[in-house]
Amino acid sequence: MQNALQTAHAHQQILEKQISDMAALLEGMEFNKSTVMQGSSGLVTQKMNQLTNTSRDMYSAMTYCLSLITQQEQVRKVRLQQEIEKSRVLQDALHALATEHHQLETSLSVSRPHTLPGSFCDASDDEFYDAFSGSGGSPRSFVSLEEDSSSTSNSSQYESLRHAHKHQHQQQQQQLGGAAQIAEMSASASKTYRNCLPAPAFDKDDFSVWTILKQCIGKELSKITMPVVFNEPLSFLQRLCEYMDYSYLLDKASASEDSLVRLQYVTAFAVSACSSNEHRLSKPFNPLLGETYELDRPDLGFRIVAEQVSHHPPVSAFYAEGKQWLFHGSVHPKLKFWGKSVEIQPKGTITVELPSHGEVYTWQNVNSCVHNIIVGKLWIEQYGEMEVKNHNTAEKVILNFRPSGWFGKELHKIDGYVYDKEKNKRRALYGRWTENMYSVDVDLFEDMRRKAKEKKKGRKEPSPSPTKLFRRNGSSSSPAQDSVDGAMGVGEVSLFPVSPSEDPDQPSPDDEHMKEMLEHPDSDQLWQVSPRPDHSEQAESSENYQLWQAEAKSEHASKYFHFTNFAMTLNELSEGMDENLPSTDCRFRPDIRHLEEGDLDKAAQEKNRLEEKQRAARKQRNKQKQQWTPRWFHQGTHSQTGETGWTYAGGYWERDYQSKDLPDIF
Ligand SMILES: CC(C)CCC[C@@H](C)[C@H]1CC[C@H]2[C@@H]3CC=C4C[C@@H](O)CC[C@]4(C)[C@H]3CC[C@]12C
Repeated sequence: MQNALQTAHAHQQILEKQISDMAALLEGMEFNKSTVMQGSSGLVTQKMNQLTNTSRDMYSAMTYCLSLITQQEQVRKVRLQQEIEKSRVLQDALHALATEHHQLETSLSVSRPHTLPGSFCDASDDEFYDAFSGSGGSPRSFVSLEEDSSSTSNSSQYESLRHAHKHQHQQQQQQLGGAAQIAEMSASASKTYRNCLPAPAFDKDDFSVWTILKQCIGKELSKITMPVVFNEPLSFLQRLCEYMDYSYLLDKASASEDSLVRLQYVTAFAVSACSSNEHRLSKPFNPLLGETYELDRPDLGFRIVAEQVSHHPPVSAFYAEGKQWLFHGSVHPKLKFWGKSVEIQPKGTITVELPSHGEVYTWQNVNSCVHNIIVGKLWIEQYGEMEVKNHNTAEKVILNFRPSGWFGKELHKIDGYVYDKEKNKRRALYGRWTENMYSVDVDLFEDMRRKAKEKKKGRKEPSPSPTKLFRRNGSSSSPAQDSVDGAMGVGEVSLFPVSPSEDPDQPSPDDEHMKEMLEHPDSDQLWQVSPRPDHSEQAESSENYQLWQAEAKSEHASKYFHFTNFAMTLNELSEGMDENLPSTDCRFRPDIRHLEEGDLDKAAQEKNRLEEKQRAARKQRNKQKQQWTPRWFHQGTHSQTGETGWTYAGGYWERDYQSKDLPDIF
């Protein structure tokens, strides 16, 4: 290549020389025009010939260069292909390893006697976490211990934090100026709540999640220490309270006289609780043991209290009261790293009670998966079956959260049926967990389904469609996401088989069909989407109606961790609020506050300090053989559902913190 270029260069020099000779010759001719010498035209022709030859040489030298370049290009392509293939193989191997790891772990926890919890804790685990409430077993029975009372020194710490915060807040308000400030605040009935955070989120594109996550394959949520740049400025307790965003659905449920309508609204509530997860790809802070969170929203008609009742395994319990309903439960989020993706299992039962109807409903949240941990853009998927049960009437909803599918066609889709106690289908439910949910007449729904299926079949002939292949392989990757959300490994194999009730030959009605039905003169009335006005009788009619519609996130949400408007308000510490809150409230967590204010270094520093402090407290407890007791929840069995779990012990809102001897955790 070098040689070929040198030759080309030499030719070019000769060419230049010949051209200048030629020019000189021509000039001479011009000068001596009058005395044109015989034979000079012959000289010109000779020079011209020379020129042509040289340029021909030059051309062939360049052609040779080009062919060399093309050859190299080819070699590079092959190499790239090989590299891609290698990386694919590596990723698959990693995935296989993760699977094996998981199987090993499960077999170990099965064979391990339950009386020996904590015996399977690796060194790092022991060093960093509450290791003595091992994953598969009951906690060791240590004698109960009252927490050490260095609270005085610490209260000054909160004090300074509160002051610092107040000061900052005032500064910000001054900076914002009157008009801007009004624009930044959203009004509610009695009080205004902020609608953005003090500082926008950091760009974490420079950090590869994978560099951190590779150390975490097979580990649990509480065992993962990630740099704060991967965190969102909320504690997991606050994140759970986001369930309340559409609490009006429970008001609607309790207001209805028809148990099937009530069931549908409870289901809509369960689905609405998932909606804020879209695009939320940062990790909430692990709550410290004993951390609490409360949210009192008289304007929305509810109040909720949450407490971190166990640190390892991490369990957060919550209890909310509306005017006509109760909503409580506990969540033990389990994260599993599978190489290319993270699987999230939010274990725990969620309960809604409607005392005026004497009814109790329960369900379990579906799993989520964060894709593209190694390469490409992260995206989150929720999939699986959700069963919402009315324990009194035996009516239930089985709702399917569809995996996005090969073409992303089923992205975010949910569908299912409302069954009466004889297991007859009474209504069909349809929508997207990110957007809305409709209640539809069963026949109409099935008709649409049939049409969608026929259409799919029509398209499929003669060769089987990739959709079909995807189902057979059980892949959860969606190349359609590729164009939407960035690069995605094609041929990714999912760990999560398509849920049993999901029949690949029963596609959910597609959007085209929905539109088609809407536009059809006979059916538009049926498909009229009508947001239900408060407690109208419409629900009892056989019309199709919208049960729930998600509130659009604000345009600047992407700058603020993709928070919903509701989420923006959760960590707000407004004037006067601190006097009422217990010292364990996560609004006082300095690390979260610093992250919210955009100070990564301080956030990281404080996060470390808090974790150290928690470790030291745990060691102290172990040494003194004392056991942790949550302040506001205790283990119990629900009288109607028979579920054992964390029950609210009561008394939180009396705010008698003294008698509870609150732990010093921050
Ligand atoms: C940086 C990366 C890869 C890790 C990010 C993990 C994030 C996306 C994970 C960590 C913990 C997860 C949460 C754990 C538990 C629940 C409760 C459930 O009812 C809804 C989903 C929800 C709220 C999960 C959403 C996704 C979540 C926030």
